Amino acid sequence: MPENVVSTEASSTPYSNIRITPISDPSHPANGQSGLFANKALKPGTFILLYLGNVHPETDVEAKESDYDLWLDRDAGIAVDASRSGNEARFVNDYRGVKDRPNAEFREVWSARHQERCMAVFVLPERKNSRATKKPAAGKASSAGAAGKASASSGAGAAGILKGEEILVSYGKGFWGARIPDSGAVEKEPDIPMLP
Ligand SMILES: C[S@@+](CC[C@H](N)C(=O)[O-])C[C@H]1O[C@@H](n2cnc3c(N)ncnc32)[C@H](O)[C@@H]1O
Repeated sequence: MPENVVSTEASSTPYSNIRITPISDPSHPANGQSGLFANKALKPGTFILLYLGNVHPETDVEAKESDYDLWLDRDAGIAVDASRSGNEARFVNDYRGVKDRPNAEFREVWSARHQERCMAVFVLPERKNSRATKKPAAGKASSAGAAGKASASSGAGAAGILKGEEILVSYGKGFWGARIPDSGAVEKEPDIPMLP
């Protein structure tokens, strides 16, 4: 049993903490598509939402073409595909070309609502978020203080996700490696759950 249990209340829908938003910013690599944005400040390490879809064996031919397919249990060869049915989480974008780093991550959980193992999206914990642990540059104490105050008043703290900010994960090297084979950057990424 995974250590994270998501209660029925926490996974009640529609999720009020996020919203699906069409992207109309030419500089955004997913311009013309949609993304997932925070409706309120989200604290580091907190649960955002479940990633729901069609649970299938990795041999499923249809899912091989999907851009919404996530490992559920890699050892057992089980994945969850949200291309045909899913929830808001299917709109979470990858951070590349949008921000320097992700602010959220996929984690395995036990869903009390569904009584089964699920994948979920969490705010990146502080220890994994270099934005939170970075020391302010010398002589910048006052601006660092101002920034700290601004995020404290929004409730997210130094890391976390601010109200209105896009929720961005890393799809991992498998996903992008299969789509952009010559991309050297993706090879440095740890192996993460989106299927290639
Ligand atoms: C799981 S979907 C994400 C939701 C998608 N934007 C939508 O509106 O349906 C994955 C697809 O989103 C797009 N996408 C997500 N993050 C991206 C990024 N950083 N750069 C380019 N395309 C991205 C790609 O088309 C990718 O195949």
